[in-house]
Amino acid sequence: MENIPENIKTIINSCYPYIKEFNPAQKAVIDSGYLENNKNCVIAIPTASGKTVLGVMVALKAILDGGKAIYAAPLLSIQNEKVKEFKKFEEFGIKVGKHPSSSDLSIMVFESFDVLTRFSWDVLREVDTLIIDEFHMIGEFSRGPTIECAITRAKIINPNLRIIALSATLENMGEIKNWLDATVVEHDYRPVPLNKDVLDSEMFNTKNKNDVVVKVLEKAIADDSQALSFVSTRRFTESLASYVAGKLKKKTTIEQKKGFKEVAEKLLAVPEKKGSRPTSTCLKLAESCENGSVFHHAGLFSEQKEIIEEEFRNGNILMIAATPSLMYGVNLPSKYVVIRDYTRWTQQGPQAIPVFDYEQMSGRAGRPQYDDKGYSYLVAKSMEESITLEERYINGSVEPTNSKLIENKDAVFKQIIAQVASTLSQSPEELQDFFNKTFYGYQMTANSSMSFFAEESLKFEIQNALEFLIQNQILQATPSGLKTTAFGNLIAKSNYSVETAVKIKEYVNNLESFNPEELIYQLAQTPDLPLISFKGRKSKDPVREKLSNYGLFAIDIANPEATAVSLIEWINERTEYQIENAYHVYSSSTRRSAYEASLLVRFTKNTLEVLGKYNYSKDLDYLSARLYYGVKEDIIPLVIGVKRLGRRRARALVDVFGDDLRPFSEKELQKVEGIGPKLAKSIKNFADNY
Ligand SMILES: Nc1ncnc2c1ncn2[C@@H]1O[C@H](COP(=O)(O)OP(=O)(O)OP(=O)(O)O)[C@@H](O)[C@H]1O
Repeated sequence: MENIPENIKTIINSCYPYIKEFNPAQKAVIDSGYLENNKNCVIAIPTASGKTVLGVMVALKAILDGGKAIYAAPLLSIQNEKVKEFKKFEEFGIKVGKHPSSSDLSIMVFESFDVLTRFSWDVLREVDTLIIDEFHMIGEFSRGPTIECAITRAKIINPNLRIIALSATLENMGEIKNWLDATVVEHDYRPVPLNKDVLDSEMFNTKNKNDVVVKVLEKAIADDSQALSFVSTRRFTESLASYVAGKLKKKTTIEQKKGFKEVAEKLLAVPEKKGSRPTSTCLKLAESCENGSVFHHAGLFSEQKEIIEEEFRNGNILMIAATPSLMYGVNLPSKYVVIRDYTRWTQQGPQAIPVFDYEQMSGRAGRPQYDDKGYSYLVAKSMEESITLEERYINGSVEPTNSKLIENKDAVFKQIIAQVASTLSQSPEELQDFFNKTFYGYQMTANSSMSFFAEESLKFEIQNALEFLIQNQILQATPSGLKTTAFGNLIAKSNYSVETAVKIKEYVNNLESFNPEELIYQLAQTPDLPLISFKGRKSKDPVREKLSNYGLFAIDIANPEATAVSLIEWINERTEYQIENAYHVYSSSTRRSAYEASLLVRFTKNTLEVLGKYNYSKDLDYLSARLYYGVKEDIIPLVIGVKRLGRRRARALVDVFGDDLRPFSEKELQKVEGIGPKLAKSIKNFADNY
């Protein structure tokens, strides 16, 4: 660590005691002088090579020099992991948080950083260094345009802002380098060597790829390690986990089984704590967990996912079968990765995953701190397929990373609104100027033969977008230039898509009477409500029937309909267990979806208000609270007024004592299950003052 300034070295030694020396890739970055100069820099080194600490050192440099730094990450899960990791710096007087107005080092998701560039210029101008984690996400359809435009705006507002991009190696690094006006340090050293291979099922004498996964897992176990397996759908994670569990049954010791059972019990305790019996998904999870194999997907409770990650780290789970969502950022000790499916479901059917994603999944194998070697296996059905896969994934190179800004219409709308609302662009020409500065603009205009065409097509896109935004009363053309309307401002300040906002506006504009179920169904059809998905291929009739009970008729019954019905049941105090049983959905997502729906209802209320209508404000407040707490209207005051009471106990209280709790003593209130002296006191206090 000789090339590191003393004050930074002290903090690194204390907070990362296991880092004895930097590896060759890290040394190459340090030797490039990135801690001494002030240039933008792209650090492109392999998975698991320790990019975070390189980002940390440059942040510490800025902070120890009296400045501020932002560490931007694409996902909430990564943000939470980094907050935990960076909190250790507080011992050295560095304030760590999620917003630069109150922290020296703030960890922000891309969307929050984007909001900062739109409305908090003074705060942004105080920031010296911006570190962007997983920078390669710039080529992703939904998050890419957000970070690309946020960087562009940040550079305009704070030209002195230093940008450090932490990235996987990209095919078109030259373009990134020029766009960011950065130096690039690339290195191919991976501290834990990674062995990549394709396994042909026929060689194992089987047609079932799951058997090959079992073989890899057996190898992992013999090696005193574990395995992470990637498949394409939630359903496949479940079937693989239970297939593997069946095979493991006779191969694990009584001692191991005891450990697995403890984890299974923890997983089952999650729904119980929320007042629901375990859903069949939970039971399935616990059942395979009892043999050391679990599944991990978006249909689990988030606490269950955390338990799985932690117990896997502790060696108490032998295999996780996951969807590709686990490929980014998480640090799991899986010496072995087995990619069973190289396809992913899209609206156009199954599509082969990009080489880039294959690299990210493989990169989960063999992590420093845990392993000295990593193995990644891709499973092929036949000899022929294995040759194709080897050619494409093992020997092939990653695809170029291209801006998705113009392909993503909603991103174009949002960015135009953001530019106009923040007064940075007030004419089509100024908008064109902004878009020219984005990565999209760079990619289009850097190619001189394309340059004229690029200018014209951009002009056309902006013109079309402006027409749409003016027509929908989001922007208005005034003598002093483009301005946002009150509705446009509301959109600019939210993170909702324009499609969602316009849908809500159209709905409320035509509203003749308030119908909560109908509104929920409308919201379920916007792109901003996380959907509750159907499980498997069971009958969808119960969803259709329930909707029609409320006068809501749908031709196709799909996830938006499943979501609407689940949320309607949720506000009628049904548990996840009941919802799953009735409608065959992944009901563990209900709370998350209900929370987002409650925020969307608030947005609906704000939309009505900017349109000058206040007649449904109270109804919308009630509906928002019902979604938030999962309750019928009558117990809203109780669940809001008594902290930590929760809907189950609130309902039990009303069932036993009626609506008016004033006549009852604390002792009497304690007769309801789960109500102790402390809670009884709060209830009494609330009832007497209500
Ligand atoms: N020089 C080092 N010696 C030992 N451990 C290190 C060293 N540098 C980093 N580490 C540790 O290695 C692990 C992986 O680092 P990190 O998460 O930064 O990887 P990464 O490069 O971001 O990988 P990925 O892109 O795959 O997520 C972390 O636990 C980190 O603290």
